[in-house]
Amino acid sequence: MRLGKRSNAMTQSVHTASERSGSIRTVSEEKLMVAVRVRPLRTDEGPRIVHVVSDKMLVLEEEADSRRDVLRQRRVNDKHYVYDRVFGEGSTQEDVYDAVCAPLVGDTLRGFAGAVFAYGATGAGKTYTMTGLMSRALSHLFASIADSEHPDLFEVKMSYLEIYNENIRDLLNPGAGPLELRDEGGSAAPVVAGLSEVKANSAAHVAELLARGDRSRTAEPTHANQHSSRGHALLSVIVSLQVENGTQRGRLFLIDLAGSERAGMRSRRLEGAHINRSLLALGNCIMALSGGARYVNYRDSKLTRLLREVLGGRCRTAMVAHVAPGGSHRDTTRSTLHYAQKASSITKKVERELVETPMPLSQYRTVINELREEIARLKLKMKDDRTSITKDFQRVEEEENKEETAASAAHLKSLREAIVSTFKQQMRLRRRLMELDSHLLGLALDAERQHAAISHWEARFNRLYKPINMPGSRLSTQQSYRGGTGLSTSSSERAEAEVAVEQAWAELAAVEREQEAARTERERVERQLEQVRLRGAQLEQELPATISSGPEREVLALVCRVHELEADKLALQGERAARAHELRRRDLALQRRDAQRRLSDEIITRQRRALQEVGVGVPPELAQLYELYQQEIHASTYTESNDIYTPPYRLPPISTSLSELTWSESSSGSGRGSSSGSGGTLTYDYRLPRLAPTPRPRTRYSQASASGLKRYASDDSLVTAVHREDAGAP
Ligand SMILES: Nc1ncnc2c1ncn2[C@@H]1O[C@H](COP(=O)(O)OP(=O)(O)OP(=O)(O)O)[C@@H](O)[C@H]1O
Repeated sequence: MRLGKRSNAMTQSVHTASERSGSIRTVSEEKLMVAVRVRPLRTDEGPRIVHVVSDKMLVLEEEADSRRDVLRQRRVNDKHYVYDRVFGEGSTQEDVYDAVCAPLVGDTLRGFAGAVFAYGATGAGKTYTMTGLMSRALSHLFASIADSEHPDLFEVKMSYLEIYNENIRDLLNPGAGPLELRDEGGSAAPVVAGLSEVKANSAAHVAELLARGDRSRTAEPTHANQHSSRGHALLSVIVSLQVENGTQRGRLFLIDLAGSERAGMRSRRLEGAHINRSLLALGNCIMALSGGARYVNYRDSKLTRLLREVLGGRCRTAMVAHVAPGGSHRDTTRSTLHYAQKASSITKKVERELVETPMPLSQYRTVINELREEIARLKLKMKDDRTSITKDFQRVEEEENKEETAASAAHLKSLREAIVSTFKQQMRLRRRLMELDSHLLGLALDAERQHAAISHWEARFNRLYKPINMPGSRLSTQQSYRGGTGLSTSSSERAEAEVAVEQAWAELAAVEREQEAARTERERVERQLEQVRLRGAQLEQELPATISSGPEREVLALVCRVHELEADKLALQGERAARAHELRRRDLALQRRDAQRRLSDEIITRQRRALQEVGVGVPPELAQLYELYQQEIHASTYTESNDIYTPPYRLPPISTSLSELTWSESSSGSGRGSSSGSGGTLTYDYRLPRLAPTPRPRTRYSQASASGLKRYASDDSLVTAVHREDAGAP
């Protein structure tokens, strides 16, 4: 693999540089690259109607319009399409990678953002292409980093998500609930709150992460594809490089869209509607952008909100449209080719980004205070100097001519250089210290996230886990579990939980090792900074004796000004960092609250069940509290996901199952319960509803294990409801 050159179609233009609040950007204007890939013809899809003419042109055979002009030849109606690249059915994964993706990987290493997205009808070959691109892109990335001069200065992180039924799922942590898409305001890209960002160490590690993510994708058979991806998958890779004045950050997005399908062809209407709606929103954005519209509506779907940066933002983007060559797909093929043609007129501004290193707020305050103290001291020295000049005016007058000797000028020059150099060293070391603190803060959040993931699975399976130390602090999940009389769960779910918990423990161990290394490094830098500070203080001591004339005082004033500007800049960066940190902290707090809430629900539901089993009543106040709690939870759950919790999925009020059971001995067992009727002894349906079903995407439980699908609803009642709906579907 090589770092290919960009296609000619992606024209380079004049570069301008602008500096904005802590980040430096280089801007260039480019066209969106559009490629079309034609997959091999299958026997069941009619005659070939797509013909690849060259590596830039294809022809779509159209049917002759017999009603209007019987004499016209079919060929007259055939349509020629020209793109940046056309890949015929003989093209290899390597061909597509080299032409479309390799240049973007090179860009990512240089601090640009790049994206490839696969578009096309179901079964046209999007996943086939994207799987090839994803693994090659990451191997290429690691190979290039290894070949670079300072591989240790790079860091690669990745996240992988799926949008399914307008819910965002973390494919690297599928156990976590649906994630929120939060707008950051202004032109900033929206953020997926709580999405895990995993540090990738090698191509092998990435392959493992990708395989894990792919296993969690929602896929089902459709008329055109036995293994059809039913959600849009977005892989995001962030490559950070430590440079002298901050961190250069490049990003690569690889997006496998779900395939569009004609309405009415499938039983899963809701799912189909969501896919079509988001693809329609995407099509509208493409149309608006290609027409040069000033306003583009990205808000119609989560997909377009997330792709805003990819489509209209500062990102080099390539689209690979996929078509099947058979006659039975003529309409969808025509529509895909049409969209692809529209997309090829989109022009984008591409930016390279250098983000100055974020630091924790307390550190900003400390550094700013130190700088201000230094400024005050230096200014005092200037005053002292003036006083001393006044006092010793006579002596200065006498020695005036002698003072300007070459020796003293040289000494002053070297002193000034030494002061500036120690100041620079101090700033560099302070920054490094703050970077390390920021890193430690991030690691602490990572560790909390892993703990939360472990707790989630433990709560899900109601097991007690006991970590057992293994060599290299890896923990075996099999051994870490004991006992447990959890919910009845399928063996595939159990296996999934075991893998997820084992991975979480492994990640945790890795985070702890990294924390240890960062602390050691921090101590070393702190010692170094102390030495440089001492040296700076010694140099300052020398100043009053040396400075005696206007020009030298000006030098000192200049040093003060540099210090002042540095302090102001840090104050601004501090505010930004504080905001970012606060948002991260809130995300985590929300996740934890959510986990706590689910645990409470679980506990209450089980307590209710236990009370029913032994026929023990509860006081009316407690029954009322149950009811209140359920109402409260319903209200919030409904608001969070109102298109899933439509009335049929609401649970019956608690009074029909619990308070009636307890306080009316002659209850006939209406609602969910049933009464054995004699002597006030009541037996009730064992499967009481949970108090607070967690909003999850619906999947078909019955097909889950057979087709290797995930059933990620942890909520039995919800899955039951989904069964019912599916059974009734045409
Ligand atoms: N270029 C190709 N060469 C060989 N086989 C291909 C190619 N493209 C696709 N296929 C095969 O065609 C089938 C459908 O492809 P794929 O699953 O990638 O479609 P898709 O567009 O992702 O569909 P969906 O939107 O339903 O997920 C698969 O069996 C895949 O292996």
